Amino acid sequence: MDLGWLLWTSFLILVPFILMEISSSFKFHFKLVSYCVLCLLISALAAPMCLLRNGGRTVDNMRIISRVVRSLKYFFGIRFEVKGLENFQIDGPCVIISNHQSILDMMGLMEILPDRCVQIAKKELMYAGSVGLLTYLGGVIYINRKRTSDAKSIMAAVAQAMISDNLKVWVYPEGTRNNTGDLLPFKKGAFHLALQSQVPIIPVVYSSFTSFYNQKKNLFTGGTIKVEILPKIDTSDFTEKDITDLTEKCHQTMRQVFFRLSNKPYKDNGQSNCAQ
Ligand SMILES: CCCCCC/C=C\CCCCCCCCCC(=O)SCCNC(=O)CCNC(=O)[C@H](O)C(C)(C)COP(=O)(O)OP(=O)(O)OC[C@H]1O[C@@H](n2cnc3c(N)ncnc32)[C@H](O)[C@@H]1OP(=O)(O)O
Ligand SMILES: CCCCCCCC/C=C\CCCCCCCC(=O)OC[C@@H](O)COP(=O)(O)O
Repeated sequence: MDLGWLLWTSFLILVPFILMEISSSFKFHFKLVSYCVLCLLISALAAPMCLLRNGGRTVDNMRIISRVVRSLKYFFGIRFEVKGLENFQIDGPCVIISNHQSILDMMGLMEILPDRCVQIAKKELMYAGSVGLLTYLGGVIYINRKRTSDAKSIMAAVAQAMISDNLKVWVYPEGTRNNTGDLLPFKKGAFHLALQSQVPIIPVVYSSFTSFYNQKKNLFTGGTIKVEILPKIDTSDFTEKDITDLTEKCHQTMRQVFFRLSNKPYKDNGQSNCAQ
């Protein structure tokens, strides 16, 4: 058989697949860009509302921010099934830890955000245009992940502010976005924070997004996210020397819930769950 003819035939057979791939990649990126544009737009809308209502940077702005951000889910066909909201009903400050899969997490965060709660974020977020401005107005605490000593001293100041200003602090202990269908090992900042300020930890788990959002497969459709707010973990029995045990305990508890909510069989990963 003529080689040229064979190559042409193979090419023609592949054309529909190539077009499908380009179109699914286009659709995925179009939706992702739309999400970012909407974030920028609603942030530009919410920032003046915060300034008019509360005058400047304060955690009180989080009420306005969460109300506005909650509208985003309707644009993307995302539904939330929330369990355990009563576990947020505690007097006083606490550290809230949750898994972090993607930038879509902002919707899940705002869906259940309790009163007087600020988040720890990478400092680069400050420069994300109107989104950055809104995070600033909401009282988000920025850390420089490239300088451990700076991050630690900011966390020490946060430990004091939590008590003096009666704040809840939301930390993503994986320290980065992770959409692998499992949890990454936890960094220890959140646990030092809870011990230094002698407050309980409340774990929050979101089910895996992989069935409706997957960057590698260009998948971004609507879907349901299950959220569970777990009972508080009392830290009064732990001291700084038990930090690894506390981190492991929280990771194990959350990983079990993560697999259950994501309808996946739980397997022990047989490794340390603290980031080294
Ligand atoms: C959708 C619309 C949007 C619209 C806009 C919305 C607007 C507003 C809404 C606001 C919402 C904003 C939410 C933003 C979310 C953003 C999420 C993120 O940015 S995630 C990334 C940043 N977060 C984190 O990194 C938190 C988790 N990381 C940690 O806890 C880390 O430990 C650290 C950052 C504190 C330090 O990290 P690193 O430099 O990598 O160092 P480590 O390896 O973790 O630790 C080294 C050793 O130091 C010990 N350690 C850590 N912390 C402390 C401490 N506070 N005190 C004392 N010692 C500490 C640690 O134990 C290690 O020692 P070892 O001996 O090895 O145990
Ligand atoms: C004038 C400057 C214009 C800048 C334009 C910036 C465009 C960005 C616009 C919208 C983005 C919406 C992002 C919503 C907030 C997402 C917070 C977030 O999820 O941060 C990721 C961080 O947790 C971990 O980062 P890495 O996974 O380690 O990386």
